[in-house]
Amino acid sequence: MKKNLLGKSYGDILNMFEYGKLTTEETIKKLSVMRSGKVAQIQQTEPPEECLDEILAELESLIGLDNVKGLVKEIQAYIQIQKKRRVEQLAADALVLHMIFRGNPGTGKTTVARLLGKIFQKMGVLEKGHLIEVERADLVGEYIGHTAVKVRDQIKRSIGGIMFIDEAYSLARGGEKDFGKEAIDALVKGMEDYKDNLVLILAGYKDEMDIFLRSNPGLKSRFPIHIDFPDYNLEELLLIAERMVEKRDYKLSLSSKAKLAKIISKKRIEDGINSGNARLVRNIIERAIRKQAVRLQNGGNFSRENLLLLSNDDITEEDFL
Ligand SMILES: Nc1ncnc2c1ncn2[C@@H]1O[C@H](COP(=O)(O)OP(=O)(O)OP(=O)(O)O)[C@@H](O)[C@H]1O
Repeated sequence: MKKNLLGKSYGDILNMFEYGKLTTEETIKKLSVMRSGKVAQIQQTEPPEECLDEILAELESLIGLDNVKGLVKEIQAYIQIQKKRRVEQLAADALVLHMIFRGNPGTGKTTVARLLGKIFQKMGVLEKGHLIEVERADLVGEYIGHTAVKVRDQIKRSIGGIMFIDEAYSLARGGEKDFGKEAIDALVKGMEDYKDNLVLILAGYKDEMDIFLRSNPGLKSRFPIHIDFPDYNLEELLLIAERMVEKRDYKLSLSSKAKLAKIISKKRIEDGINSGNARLVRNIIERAIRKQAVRLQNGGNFSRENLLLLSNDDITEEDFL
């Protein structure tokens, strides 16, 4: 596939036109630049561009998260119908897609935000679809005037994509005298100024997010989409582990699966909501892959089966308990 220097394909440009992101003149200009030969072939080092179906398949392959999958279908249908309404010259509203994500660590919030960015770009809702992850320190300054500059910089980086604020309630941490309040006001202004090409996602623990939004009622009404990310149960975490190893071309032996289940169960009892959910699983699997590498190097048997298998010994308990 050919794409221009900004990484857009013909399809992307047409989508942006249909969704009202580009005027007729801008669209014709962009298309003619691409056709005139000022087109960059994808460089060898660049990963091939994913198509919308591939990204949607990646979303579908995530365990659980039926609410997110349903929401994406809804937005996709809405956009398509708005396009058809435009053709018939019927009123077509722009979408407001700012979101609140509530859930414990490791429940997939960042993963979903990254996929949504790519999906919205492919649907022509966002120009670039990248994800900028920010936290309090990136937004709140230390002296008068500093906060406005910081927020403006982060908004600038995020335009065309998604700004994802983890632990968003920490912005309200210092109370009235803190610059956090100024950061919230500047963010609200940015949301308005760039509402057609920027999605803001506020994420964090459910209870803290609820308190934060209750104390900022003006803020809540600007986020029409609320998604809860529940903790995964043991069965789901084991499925996630299987997907993770398959994706990396490894497999778990029966006894290593049993050991993994035991570690996860223990950790959940001990650490509760902070046990790490899918992140705990990823840490254990990544550690197991490194342990397997050392085991194979010491043993010297590099058969295909050995390269594939993560054994009971590779799944280590001590690092995670
Ligand atoms: N439903 C799922 N299916 C498969 N893998 C998942 C799923 N949810 C999360 N993961 C994997 O678990 C890891 C942690 O997920 P992620 O970073 O998205 O969680 P998070 O909610 O953003 O956590 P935090 O709040 O700590 O940043 C990632 O490697 C992700 O790919």
